[in-house]
Amino acid sequence: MATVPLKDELDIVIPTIRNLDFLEMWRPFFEQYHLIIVQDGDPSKTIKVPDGFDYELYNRNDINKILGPRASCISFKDSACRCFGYMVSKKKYIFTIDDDCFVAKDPSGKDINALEQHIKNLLCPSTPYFFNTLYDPFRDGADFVRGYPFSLREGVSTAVSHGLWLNIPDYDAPTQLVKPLERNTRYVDTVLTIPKGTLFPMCGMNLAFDRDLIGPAMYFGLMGDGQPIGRYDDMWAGWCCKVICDHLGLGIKTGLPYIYHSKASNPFVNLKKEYNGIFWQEEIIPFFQQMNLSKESTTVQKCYVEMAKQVNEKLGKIDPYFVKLADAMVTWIEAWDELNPPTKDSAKATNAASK
Ligand SMILES: O=c1ccn([C@@H]2O[C@H](COP(=O)(O)OP(=O)(O)O[C@H]3O[C@@H](CO)[C@H](O)[C@H]3O)[C@@H](O)[C@H]2O)c(=O)[nH]1
Ligand SMILES: [Mn+2]
Repeated sequence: MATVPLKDELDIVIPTIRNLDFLEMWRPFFEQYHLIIVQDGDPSKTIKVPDGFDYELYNRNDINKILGPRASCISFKDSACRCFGYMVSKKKYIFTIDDDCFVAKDPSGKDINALEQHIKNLLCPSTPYFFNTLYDPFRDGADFVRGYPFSLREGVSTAVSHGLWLNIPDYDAPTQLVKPLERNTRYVDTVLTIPKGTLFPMCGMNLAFDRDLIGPAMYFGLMGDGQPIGRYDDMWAGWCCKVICDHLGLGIKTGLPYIYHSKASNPFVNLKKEYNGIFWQEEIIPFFQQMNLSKESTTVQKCYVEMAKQVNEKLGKIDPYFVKLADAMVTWIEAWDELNPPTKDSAKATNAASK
């Protein structure tokens, strides 16, 4: 029986408003793993899950029941709701995928096991402090090149593995509008560590991470129903995570694996959701680029709460939305800690880190 990597240490989180027939194509790769399905929208709708999958499903009623008043921090009618799945999981690793993402083929025509590649990425160190020009030095057939400091070759733990997409690329609405027929057919065979001090636009449709290392920072914000912004859920989480990973000495990788993204959402609907984000991000990005976290912030939770305070103080001036978002970030941490009380080991690790 082939070993299934991290079978009992990884959950697959899927946000959905549709039936999950897409799982049929992923069955050979996903069937051995536990799924956490976060049903968005109308909780009275029944979501059909193909037979043979081991899953738990949460709709809005479940979220309200489990979190009580703190459910206000979980978005409604936006894929941001998926972060509830990260919070209720009890596993060390998470892989999250959209329900319009299918198995892609590599240039040789072989089906890509995206989950296996994410696991490889997460179990291999990252190299954020010095760029290796031959790309991923831990890859078979590659290594650190001449001039790469030996003191840096051990690398750091990898917290996030960010995969890419063939066919429909993750473009913003304006780009989608001017290039409606553009399809990504380019398969770039590499995995890169995103250098320390550099932000990136994290897309949530093909993403894996280590919950123990960065889980509490994977909050996808206040988006969708009742909010002035949408489709910036994954971006926000990615900016928060990258600043915290840089502060705590963790790595984030992007590149392989590819999935096949099949559905282009409506660019006009997307433009309405994204409008404020496109405008505000010109101030949000410098805010994250200039952010300093104190040395007392030795855990993700402490970093995140310190970050929320700065969001309130510095971004609150842009729009009252950021005051609400800062409060929701703290609520998220409170809910996370309530559902994930520190174990003896993690408490020991935190004490060691704070010395
Ligand atoms: O209100 C909603 C809408 C969608 N979902 C689920 O979320 C994912 C993504 O939905 P969709 O594929 O329609 O969205 P895209 O425009 O392709 O991608 C955006 O979603 C984020 C990436 O995940 C990011 O903001 C954009 O890339 C599907 O599983 C839907 O079922 C939802 O839960 N609620
Ligand atoms: Mn999609």
